[in-house]
Amino acid sequence: MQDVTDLAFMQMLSEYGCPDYYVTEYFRVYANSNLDKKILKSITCNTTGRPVFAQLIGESIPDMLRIAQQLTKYPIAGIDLNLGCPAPRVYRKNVGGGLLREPETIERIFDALRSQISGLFTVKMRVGFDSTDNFEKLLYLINQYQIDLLSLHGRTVKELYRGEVHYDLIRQAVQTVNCPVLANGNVTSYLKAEQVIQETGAAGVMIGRSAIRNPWIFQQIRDRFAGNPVQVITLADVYKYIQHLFAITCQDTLREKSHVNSLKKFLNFIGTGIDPEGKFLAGMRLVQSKQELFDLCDRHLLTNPELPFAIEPYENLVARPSCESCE
Ligand SMILES: Cc1cc2nc3c(=O)[nH]c(=O)nc-3n(C[C@H](O)[C@H](O)[C@H](O)COP(=O)(O)O)c2cc1C
Repeated sequence: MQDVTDLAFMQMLSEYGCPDYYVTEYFRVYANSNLDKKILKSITCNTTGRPVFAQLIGESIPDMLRIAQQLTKYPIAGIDLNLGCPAPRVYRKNVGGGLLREPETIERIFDALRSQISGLFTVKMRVGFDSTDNFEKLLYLINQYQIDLLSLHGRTVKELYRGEVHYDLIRQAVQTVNCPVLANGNVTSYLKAEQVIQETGAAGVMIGRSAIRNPWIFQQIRDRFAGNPVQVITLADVYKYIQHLFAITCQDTLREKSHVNSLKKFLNFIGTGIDPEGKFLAGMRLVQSKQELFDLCDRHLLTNPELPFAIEPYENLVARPSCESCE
């Protein structure tokens, strides 16, 4: 996830129970683009013990080939192509989710990349741009160009991050394509993961926002599927998690107020599981200093520290849309 899954976040997650695979933030690919050094670090310094796929976003075939070639020198699990980003400033450039309007362009990109990438070539996509008219054609291309793994967010680009996820279309993809499919969209808990796997028949799930809210989710899913007891997360655990986030985002060059503000992109999601009235969320948006932030955390998380953290986010609470603007 852009501005979230950097090296520090990936390494922190691994302390709570890693996902099986990571995907980097996307490398923007265009004429003369270089590999972003910060994103590259999440590959070269990855000590999580889990493989990491390098994600690309772009449309220029020569540049995608050039960047894919450069990336093969690094320890990547494979190259992942982003066909899902719904941010208007991105899709207007005809990259990410914007490409779902043009299956012919996608076909040319698949053709070029597939013949050049000797390792795994995977795709992250949505079910369409503003309709699902191209969906079957897209699935056909996934098969024709022997894509190795499909991560499918069951919404169109225009549906952004809200509303129902079309799990029926994820099921259709599972039944149609020859590669494993990861179901994506609103996999909010280990119980939801179980339900989505049952409903779609997917090989696994991809988790975005709920990994920020609940970094224990991957271990909880693993335990649930193994028939082991699932750890109950308490408000005291969440307090320690916020302290952890504070520590990993600390930089000498960052003023305290900016540091606290930078944490809000995480707190926006964490807050949807703290209290049903959204008081933590509302308070969090106002804090300006470390003292104010941890006073707020003390009030909401340490008054009854043994209370369980909600398994699911509260339905009436939403993170700020600005925190969901990139894919
Ligand atoms: C802040 C943020 C950044 C994201 N960045 C990316 C990205 O760089 N690449 C990508 O494939 N998806 C990205 N996504 C989308 C997620 O991977 C996922 O498809 C989407 O959030 C739906 O899954 P969820 O309900 O588990 O969050 C991003 C999502 C968020 C909220």
